[in-house]
Amino acid sequence: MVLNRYRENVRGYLEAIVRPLAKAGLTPNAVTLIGLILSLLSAYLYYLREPRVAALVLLIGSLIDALDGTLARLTGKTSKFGAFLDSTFDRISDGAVLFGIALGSLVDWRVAFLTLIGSYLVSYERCRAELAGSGKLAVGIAERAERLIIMMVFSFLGAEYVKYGVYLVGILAWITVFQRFYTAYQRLK
Ligand SMILES: CC(C)CCC[C@@H](C)CCC[C@@H](C)CCC[C@@H](C)CCOC[C@@H](COP(=O)(O)OP(=O)(O)OC[C@H]1O[C@@H](n2ccc(N)nc2=O)[C@H](O)[C@@H]1O)OCC[C@H](C)CCC[C@H](C)CCC[C@H](C)CCCC(C)C
Ligand SMILES: O=P([O-])([O-])O[C@@H]1[C@@H](O)[C@H](O)[C@@H](O)[C@H](O)[C@@H]1O
Ligand SMILES: [Mg+2]
Ligand SMILES: [Mg+2]
Repeated sequence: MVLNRYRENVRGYLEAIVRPLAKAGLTPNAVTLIGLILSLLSAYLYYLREPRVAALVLLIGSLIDALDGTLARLTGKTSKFGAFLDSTFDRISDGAVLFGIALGSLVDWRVAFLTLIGSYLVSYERCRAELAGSGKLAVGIAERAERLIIMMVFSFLGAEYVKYGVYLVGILAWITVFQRFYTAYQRLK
């Protein structure tokens, strides 16, 4: 909710990055795929217990996640399939990163599992409520941008801090689950 508000502030920078990509003929879906590959690489680096490099790669992957939509809008190539692809790859990325963190024993796998359920529920609630006619349900304390930035900040602190990032993301994600549930109830009842 908080970071989403800054989308407009960074739009100019993102468009500047995207223009050469558009000239090179890169399609939005190709950019989405590159973002996913970087997220998978980040997950692998977490598995190797290299959280700082993993966070850097995840940051670049997340920036690319902002570039695909920017490219699509700038070139008039937005598509329903592109939106579906973007959201689906986000879920693969979220799952892979937590899987890598758990496999690398950076956090207890049960905590990673609960955090993953919370994160997925947050996204699912938005998708399902919007389908039911709630209007945009981009509400809550920990949307994806917040969850990613928390993970990156704790990862940059070092391997022994990653678990605290996962705890925090898990707690905030579950708070967001209840916030979205309540908002959906108010709008759809
Ligand atoms: C000076 C320059 C050299 C550098 C300038 C850098 C700046 C530009 C920095 C900006 C970075 C920031 C944007 C990226 C990092 C944020 C990240 C951590 C969070 C991830 O956010 C996701 C991102 C994108 O979300 P979506 O995928 O939902 O959105 P879009 O892709 O735009 O649109 C989807 C939409 O597009 C269509 N579409 C898409 C794909 C496709 N194939 N076809 C399509 O048609 C379709 O219609 C889809 O529905 O969110 C971006 C916005 C974000 C919320 C803004 C955050 C601002 C914040 C202040 C940034 C701080 C970042 C900071 C660098 C982090 C430092 C952390 C460190 C300390 C660890
Ligand atoms: O809902 P949430 O987990 O904060 O985050 C999500 C957005 O950040 C993302 O860009 C979109 O593609 C997802 O489908 C989802 O809605
Ligand atoms: Mg995107
Ligand atoms: Mg995305």
